[in-house]
Amino acid sequence: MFFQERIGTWPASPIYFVITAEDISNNWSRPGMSGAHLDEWQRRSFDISSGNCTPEQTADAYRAHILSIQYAWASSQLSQAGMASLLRTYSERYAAVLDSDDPRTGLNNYAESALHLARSQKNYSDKWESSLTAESVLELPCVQRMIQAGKGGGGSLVAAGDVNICVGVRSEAALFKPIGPPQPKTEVNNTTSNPATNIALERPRGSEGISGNPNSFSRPPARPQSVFSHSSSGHPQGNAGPAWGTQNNQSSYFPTSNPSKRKNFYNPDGGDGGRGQHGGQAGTDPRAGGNFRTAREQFIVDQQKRHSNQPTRGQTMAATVKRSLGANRPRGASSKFVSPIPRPEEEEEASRNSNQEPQILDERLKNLEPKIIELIMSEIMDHGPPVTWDDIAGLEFAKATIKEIVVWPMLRPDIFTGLRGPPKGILLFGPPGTGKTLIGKCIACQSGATFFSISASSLTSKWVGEGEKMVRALFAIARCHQPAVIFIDEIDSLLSQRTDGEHDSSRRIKTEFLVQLDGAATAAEDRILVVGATNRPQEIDEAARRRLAKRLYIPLPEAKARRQIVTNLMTQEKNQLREQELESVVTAAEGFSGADMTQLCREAALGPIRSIQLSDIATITADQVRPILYTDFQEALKTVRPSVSSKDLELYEDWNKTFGCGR
Ligand SMILES: Nc1ncnc2c1ncn2[C@@H]1O[C@H](COP(=O)(O)OP(=O)(O)OP(=O)(O)O)[C@@H](O)[C@H]1O
Ligand SMILES: [Mg+2]
Repeated sequence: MFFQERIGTWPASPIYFVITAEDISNNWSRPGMSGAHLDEWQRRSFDISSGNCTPEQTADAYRAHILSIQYAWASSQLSQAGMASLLRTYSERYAAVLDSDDPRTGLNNYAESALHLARSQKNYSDKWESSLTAESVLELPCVQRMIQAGKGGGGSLVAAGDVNICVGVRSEAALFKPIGPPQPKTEVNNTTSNPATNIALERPRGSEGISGNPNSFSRPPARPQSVFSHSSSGHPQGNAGPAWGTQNNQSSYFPTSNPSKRKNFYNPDGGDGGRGQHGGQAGTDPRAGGNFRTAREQFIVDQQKRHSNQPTRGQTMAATVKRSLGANRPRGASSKFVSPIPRPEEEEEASRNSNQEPQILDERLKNLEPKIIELIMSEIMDHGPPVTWDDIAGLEFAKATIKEIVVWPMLRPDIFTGLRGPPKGILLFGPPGTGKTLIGKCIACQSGATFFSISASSLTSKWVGEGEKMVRALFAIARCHQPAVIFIDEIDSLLSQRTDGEHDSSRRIKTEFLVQLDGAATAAEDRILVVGATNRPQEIDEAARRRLAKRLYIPLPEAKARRQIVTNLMTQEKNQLREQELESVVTAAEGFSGADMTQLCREAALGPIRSIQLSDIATITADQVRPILYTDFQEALKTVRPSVSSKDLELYEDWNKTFGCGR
């Protein structure tokens, strides 16, 4: 009862009475809502309404009200609607007290204390006095010197060493204008006719630290030109701007916009590049002074060196760099923003360069994108370690056929014409590890042809249409580098049978490849040979199969070939393998592929190492290791197994009988 009576005396608020009628009876008087909370609420409300509170107390009371409302709602003691109404009411009242600048009722956003602090802050600036007056400045030794110099020569009043020296003064001529009586004023104005000239007051000449050296001036006060300061003829104006004493700094600002700099950049070892134009001051460029180069610059120089015997590539690279936007410009907090969007001049230059590229490269490649050419040239052309025909054990028929197709026509193209012309494609098929890739490497080394070793993945691309372009480019480049051999390892992944469900892009790559292989795009006299290798011949598309006219079976090595593999490998190691023992190893290794034989020898070669005591392993010398013995092979034969099953072999044999070209 007492509670309700007191509620009735609260500050007039219709909303509040709605709350008291419903929420208090329904929500606030639930078990758990303590009477202490209600009393507290009421006490604050009476305090507010009494009119005895200071604005701070009123604001605190309203803030406490708001918190209580939020708490009551959060603990489900108050409905959402009730909470919203109460919050609105008390927030408005709280805000009214906070915002009011009436000192009796409002807090003026607590500004009073801040203003009070500011008012009581001690400030001694009124006691500051400059020791420099118009008269005292004139008495300064450096000013006297200038006056004397001005009277004497009438030329420049400032020594070169004083240029750009500044101590806490802005480097502008206007600084000097109000100082000094009329006569010296004229001279001083003469002095400052060069806007780059800043004068140090009482600064010892040549002192280090603050831009004592004109060339070390970190940044001109204003940029005379934009980042691309091209003249109307399209050439950069270079140093046409005011003489800031920082001509080379300017060139370090614009490393890519200055052609002489570029020339220097692409010819780092010789030639004076921009020096001729810049009066030999290029040495002030930090990059020219030391041998420091950024990683990108080093990369370009390396590329240039690598392709120095290919002028076309070098020029292509230069063009590529010219096209890069801002990549070579200095970066830093103070460097000017460089837009990634090319300016009209840049676009013009880029298009000029891109127009030059096809002429530089080859007429036949003019329709191809330079980046694809670059990719094929640099990534696909392969020069591996030397492999000779003798390194390939056995496979006499395959080796003879390949020599007939690849090597001889290269030597005597005049004889191998017409019907004697070599086939355009060879397929090497057989079980894994029998030397197909090895033959490819041998062709690369022994044929004398330009060798392109590609994998299916290098011809596929995530970009639609890019794969076909790669295939076209590959054949076009091969045509330019005739005689050429294109070796495609695991060709089944590129030319597998075309199915209805397969992806459109891979189907298009296959089609393009078949078109190129067929010779529709190649002339009869073109000397391009495609050599494919696979251990899944049955998966190759029938159209591709026809085009790979010479299909050579690369079988498991026979006993003689296995023996040769072991002998070849053992000659490089210390061993005590007798003839008889070697024969037994070869017999025991029936069904092993060339790769299995290599694995067997590796395993046997580890035998002597395994026999070394663990304590000796750290100290033993290489020649103390015992030779490889027959027992090591016996042990190795226990762990190394043939990797080709007889069932798989039957498949290859069958395919060879059906499609192979062997006898
Ligand atoms: N006839 C061989 N003469 C000498 N070494 C061989 C011979 N065949 C295979 N080898 C050895 O086996 C290794 C693997 O051979 P290679 O990569 O040529 O097999 P592959 O036929 O291409 O197998 P895959 O079909 O699995 O690609 C070779 O590096 C070589 O050491
Ligand atoms: Mg292989």
